[in-house]
Formats: sequence, C-alpha cells, structure tokens
Amino acid sequence: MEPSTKRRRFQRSPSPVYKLDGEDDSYDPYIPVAQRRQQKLAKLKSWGANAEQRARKEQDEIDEREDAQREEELLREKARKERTLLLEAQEVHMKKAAEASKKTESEKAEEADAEILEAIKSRRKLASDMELAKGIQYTEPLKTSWRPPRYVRERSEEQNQKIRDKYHILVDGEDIPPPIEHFVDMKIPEPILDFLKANRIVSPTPIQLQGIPTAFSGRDIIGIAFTGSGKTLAFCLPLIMLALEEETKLPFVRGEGPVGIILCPSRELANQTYENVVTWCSALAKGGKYPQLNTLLCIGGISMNEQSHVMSKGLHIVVATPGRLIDMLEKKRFTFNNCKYLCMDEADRMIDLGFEDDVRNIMSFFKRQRQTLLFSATMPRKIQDFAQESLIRPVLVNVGRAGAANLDVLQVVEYVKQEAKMVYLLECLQKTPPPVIIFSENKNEVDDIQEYLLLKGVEAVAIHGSKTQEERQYAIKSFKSGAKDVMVASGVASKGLDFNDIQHVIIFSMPKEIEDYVHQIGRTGRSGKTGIATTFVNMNTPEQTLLDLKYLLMEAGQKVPPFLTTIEDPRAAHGGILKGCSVCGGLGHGISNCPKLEDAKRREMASHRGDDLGGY
Ligand SMILES: Nc1ncnc2c1ncn2[C@@H]1O[C@H](COP(=O)(O)OP(=O)(O)OP(=O)(O)O)[C@@H](O)[C@H]1O
Repeated sequence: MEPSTKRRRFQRSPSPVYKLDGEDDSYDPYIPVAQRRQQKLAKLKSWGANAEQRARKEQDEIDEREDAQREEELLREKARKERTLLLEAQEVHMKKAAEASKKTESEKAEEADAEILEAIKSRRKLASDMELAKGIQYTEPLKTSWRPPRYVRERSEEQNQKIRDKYHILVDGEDIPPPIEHFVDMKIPEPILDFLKANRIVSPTPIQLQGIPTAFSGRDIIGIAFTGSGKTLAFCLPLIMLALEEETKLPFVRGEGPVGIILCPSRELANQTYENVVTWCSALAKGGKYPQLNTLLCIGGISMNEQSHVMSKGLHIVVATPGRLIDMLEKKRFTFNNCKYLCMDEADRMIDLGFEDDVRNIMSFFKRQRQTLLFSATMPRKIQDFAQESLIRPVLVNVGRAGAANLDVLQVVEYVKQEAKMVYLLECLQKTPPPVIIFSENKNEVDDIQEYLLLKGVEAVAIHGSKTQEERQYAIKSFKSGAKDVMVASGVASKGLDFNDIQHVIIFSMPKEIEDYVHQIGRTGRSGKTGIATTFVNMNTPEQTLLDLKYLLMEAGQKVPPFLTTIEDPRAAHGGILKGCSVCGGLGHGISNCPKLEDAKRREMASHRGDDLGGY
C-alpha cells in the first residue's frame, strides 16, 4: 500500500475545485501510464493547436492594434495638419486683421489729416478781393532792368546747380535766376557795399546769394532759411534797388509812393526792419551820388505825426504791421497806386489760419501787379503750398529744412520742477556772460521773473504785449545798447529780433508750438556765431511738445536727455511712417493733433487778435 500512499501524496491536488459534502478529498483515481501518456500527448497537441491559434489571434490583434494605431496616427497627423493649417489660416487671418486694423488706424489719421488739409486748401487764394472778383490772374513775373553780369549769365544750369549744392540751397520753380556768390556781382551800389563791408558783411549768406538775384529779377519768392541767416537783407535790398530805380527815373513828390511795403507780424520786428532800411538808405545817399529814399514806419502805438516829415515828401518804402497799415490805407494817408513790391517777414505767421484776411485786405489796395516775397525760418509744407498757389511763377529758395533749428545753437534741455525754476534760473544765468534773453509764454510770469531778478540785483528789462509802446521800446533800446544784461520776454513779442551777440537764451516755459521754440532759440547763434539755449521742461510740458522737441534735438544732432529718450511716439506703435506735421512742421505729431491748428481754431472762435499782429 506504500506506493499508493506515495502516489497519492504526489498526485494530491493542492486545492480541489469542486468538493461535495461528504466527499473524501484524498481519493485519487488510478490512470495507467500509457493512458496518461496518451492524454498528455493529446493535451500537448491541443496546446500546440491552441498556441498556434492564440499566436495567430495575437498576431491578428497586434496587426489590428497596429492598424488602429497607424490609422489613429494618420488621423492624428491629419488633424495635426488640419490644425496647423487652421492655425496658420487663423494666424494669417489675425495678422491680416491686425494689419487691417493698423491700416485703419493710420488710414483714419490720414483721413482726418486729409479733411483738415482740404479745409486749409479751400481757403481763398491770397489775392485782393478785386482780383478775385474780376478773375484777374497774372501769369508773368514783373519785368526788371536788372541783369546778372555776363559771366554769370553764361554759366550753364549744371554750374549753377553746383554752386547751390555747395551752399546746400534747394530751389524749386521755373527759370530760376542764377545764384551769385559775391555782392559786387549783384550790382549793388558801391556806398551800400562799403557800408556792408564796414559792418563785416562781406559775402552773401546762402539765402542771400540765391534770394537777392531772384528778387532782383522781379520774381515772386518763398524764402526759407534758419534764424539769423540774413533774410532781412535778402528782402530789403531788392526793395531799396527798386525804389532807387523809380526815383532815378522820375523823382517822387509829396503824395507819391510807396514803391513797396514790408509787412511784419510785430511792432518790434517792424521797428527793427525799419531801422535797417533807414540805415541802408542813408548809406546809399551818403556821398551824394544817389538820392535819399524815404521810409515810413507804420505801426500801432506810435503817433504818425512824428513822421510828418516823411509824409511831406515822396514816400518810397513803408515798413508796417497789418493793423496800422490798413488803418492808414483806409484813411487814404497814402495809396498803393504805384506800389509793386509786397514782402512779408515771418510770412507763415502772417498768412496762417485766421490772419490771412488782413493780408487779403492789404492786397486789395494794390492797383497793379506786384512782386510778392514771403520769408521765414519756419514754413510748413502746407503753408508753402497755399502760398505757392497765390504767387506768380514763384521760386522757392530753401536753405535747410523749414522749421529746423539753427545748428550754431547748442541746445540744452533740463528737467526743472515748477517750484524750483526761479532759483535755478539764477544759477543758469551764470553759464555765460550777458546779454541773455529769458522767454516765458505767460505775461504775468514775464513780470514775475523780471521782479525776481531785479530783487536779486540782476539788471533786467521785460517786454510783452501788455506793455505800452514806450515801455517796449525802452526795453529793447536799453538791452540792445548793453545798458541791461537780461531781457525777459514773452515769445511773440520778440520774434525775429536781432540783438547783438546774445550769449544765452533761457526758455523758462517751453512754448506749445515747436516753431516758436525754433524762433526763440534763434535769438542766439546768429550770423555765424555760436550760442547756448537752455530750456526748462517738467510735468507741465505736454508730452506732444516734448516729442516735437526730442525729434528736433535729434535732427540737429544735439544731446537728447534721458527723460526725453523714454518718451514713446504713439505713431511708431502703429507702424506708421513718421513724417512731420504739414501744418506746423513739428516732427513729433500728425496734423490731426497739431497745437497750432488748435490754437488757430481757438483764436478764430474767440475772434481775438493777438497783440503780436497788433499794430492797431
Ligand atoms: N552776409 C552776411 N554776413 C555776415 N553777417 C550778416 C550777413 N547778412 C546779415 N548778417 C547779419 O546777421 C544777423 C542776422 O540777420 P537777420 O536778422 O536778417 O536774420 P534772419 O534770417 O532774418 O533771422 P530771423 O529768422 O531770426 O529773423 C544780422 O545782425 C545781420 O546784420
């Protein structure tokens, strides 16, 4: 029984699957070896078949899975591709939309600009009402007897252009007269040449060497050149020559004349130009070879009786501000029956929005064709265009960008808190020896500064529109003569004034219009000398003004202080092309937010005339 026990032990199933109640666990039926072998074989066979089947099945499953995976992969790839395409499409769409919106921004701005420009364009031509009403349109410039010397006449256009290039003179127009590099070749009478030489005016400046021959030829001119570049001589000399020619032909008697007028935007500028003309005319008459030419100053605030001695003779030249001139013409104190020369200094100001009616009114007193000359250091493109339409075959003479700063001025811009300005001003005055000009936009501030300086022992005079004519004249006279070291001035009152050797200009409050800044710093660095301009800015200075200033400094190659560097140009963010404002020439803004236009609109609405155009 031993083996069976052994066998049982050996064959005992460790865990019976089925077990009925009462069944004996230890029972193990006997299976013969041969049968067991048979069973094993059969089992093995069936395992093999199953394994094969399973393997096949597994393979099928793998294949299926792989197919599914591949399909999935393909689908995913397809989706990815589709997504990419979609994304790309979306991106392109978004880009296009962004561009479109950008375009819309700049388009919007351009549309606004175009509208404003259209409004400016629609202004009536600069001509007299009579001319406009009768449709009189002159097509040919006035004829004069002046001819350049033969060697100049024989120069080719290329040779002329070479000379212009040498002096950076840009010209535009038809049949432009040649530039002349020497005063003597301009056939200027000797006494005047001698006088100029005695005053260190030996050779013409660029605006003079192209401007004077052009004006001598009878041509209408738009002359643009930086501050202190000698524009006054360029437009006064041709009028003196014209008057001389007329007087020589047939001497003027009482009640006759003038031959020409020079119109200025301020009394001070008119006075200064008048003094220049008188000096040059006296120089001409000195020696007795040439006749005495008479000049009348016609500005508000002075009694015309003082000049009765001029009125009692023939009158050749009138230097005037618009208001008083209109008054005199209306009262028939003199006529423009023989007047054929009209020059406007600071012309952009004179024909600017709101002011051109006075000019048109003055033009209506002319009885015949005139030669018209417009000169300024600042002349925005649109004003040029407007003026050009109103002139007869005009010649544009341009030295440097209109509205650019004089490169002989070192421009320093400093951040000074409002409350620290006065104290810092004293420190600033130490930068250079006198004379110094301080500008402020505000009349009360001008008075405050002068008072403060006087308290501190600084010899200062003040000038602004609310001062009487005597006070204004006294201030200029004492400052010019060197009796006073400092002149405190409101911007408008001192435009175009030519003081001797101003060392330093301090701009106490930055003007809103960058053109005014250009004119103000231009009181120094004149006739080839150098000067310094210090400008105070702070939080009260509008960002747009600072941006204009930043670009102007960059253009002039000046140091841009860090607080200006950080000012962003909103137009740059829209990717627009940064071009200057065509109304005021400022480089930091477009026409739609031009401070000059805003100012003009405001002025128009208030129908108020500034004292700078005063003369009433
Ligand atoms: N050819 C010259 N050579 C040297 N100095 C000159 C010459 N012409 C004029 N000047 C002097 O240059 C100074 C500036 O001239 P002017 O006042 O005519 O300048 P401007 O161009 O009218 O300036 P602004 O635009 O500020 O009115 C004057 O003192 C003048 O005597």
